[in-house]
Amino acid sequence: MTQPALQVQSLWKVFGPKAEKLVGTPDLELSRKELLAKSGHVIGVRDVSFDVAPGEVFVVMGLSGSGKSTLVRLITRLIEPTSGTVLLDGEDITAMNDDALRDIRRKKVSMVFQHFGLLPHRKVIDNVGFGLEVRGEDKAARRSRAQEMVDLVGLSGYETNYPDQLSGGMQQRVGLARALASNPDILMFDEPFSALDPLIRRDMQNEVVRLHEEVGKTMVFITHDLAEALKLGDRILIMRDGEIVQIGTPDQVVGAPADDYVRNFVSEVPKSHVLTLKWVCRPEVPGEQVSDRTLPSGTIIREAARAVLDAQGPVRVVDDNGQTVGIVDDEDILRVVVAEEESA
Ligand SMILES: Nc1ncnc2c1ncn2[C@@H]1O[C@H](COP(=O)(O)OP(=O)(O)OP(=O)(O)O)[C@@H](O)[C@H]1O
Repeated sequence: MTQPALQVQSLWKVFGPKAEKLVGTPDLELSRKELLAKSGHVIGVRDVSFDVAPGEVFVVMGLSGSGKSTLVRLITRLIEPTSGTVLLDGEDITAMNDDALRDIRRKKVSMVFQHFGLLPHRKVIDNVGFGLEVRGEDKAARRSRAQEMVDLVGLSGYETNYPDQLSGGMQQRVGLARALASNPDILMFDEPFSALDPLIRRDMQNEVVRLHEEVGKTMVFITHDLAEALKLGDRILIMRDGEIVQIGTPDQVVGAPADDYVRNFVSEVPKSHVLTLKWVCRPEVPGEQVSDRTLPSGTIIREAARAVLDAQGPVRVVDDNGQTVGIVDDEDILRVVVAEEESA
């Protein structure tokens, strides 16, 4: 088995005067209000564990105050965990001294924030190369790497502009280029597109999908927007009150929500855009006339609709090994699409 890019194990963050003493005590079971009144503590992250595979896009989603930002800051130790461990590529971040940690932040992890954090008096190219400069790389090498990144994010021609001469979307492209310049193992995004207009936001999401296809980096992406989570995530972690409510692929989260909180989130999602044939196929009835068409079980329902409707009879649904997992016919498809129209 390949080693996870990131392992988070039993991670806790308690804010307040005697946070360390609180872990393992019954006070952790108190409601947020009771705990605050009794001892002045707030639980930001509660016993969170998950692994992220190399090259995976892992989205953390939840409403405001659910603990997303705290979690992403704990992973890079921008804030100190109260307890638990974080392993990056097998290395224990939580046990590292400041020098080792600085090294990790310079070389292995890059962050992209909502507020781009660009240096206003530096040109685009120098913002992109900034991390390399801090790392002590010589001017020619960092210029050439920075130019490569500027080209990669579609900003060729803007190298000598200053950040305030660029639109919000373009500034965030500079942020992306800067994050990629140091060739990190993992990219962390903390609500990077929340301040952008919806259309620009969609462009930037497409940009992340494209960049991920090109550079294949492991990404941890924080958002409060379900559509963004479903679009970008290989898997989605849904948080509430600092806790994990569900971890799953987009189709698992939409097809089998863990509880009412998640059900509520996904109730507006057009199911045919997210669910795959695996979710609607059924066993073959003996003697049934099945067409000779087959479709992979991972095909999104909407993309399969035309083929199923055109086929003469039900279509066989097969897994990656070519084994039949069930069949679908017109009705199975229409049931999902019609339900969607009715709820719209
Ligand atoms: N420094 C702090 N001191 C006390 N409580 C804090 C601190 N930082 C965060 N919290 C609390 O921890 C909880 C989680 O906050 P966090 O900012 O991580 O949530 P979030 O999901 O990122 O929300 P948002 O999207 O609004 O940033 C909240 O209840 C918050 O009030």
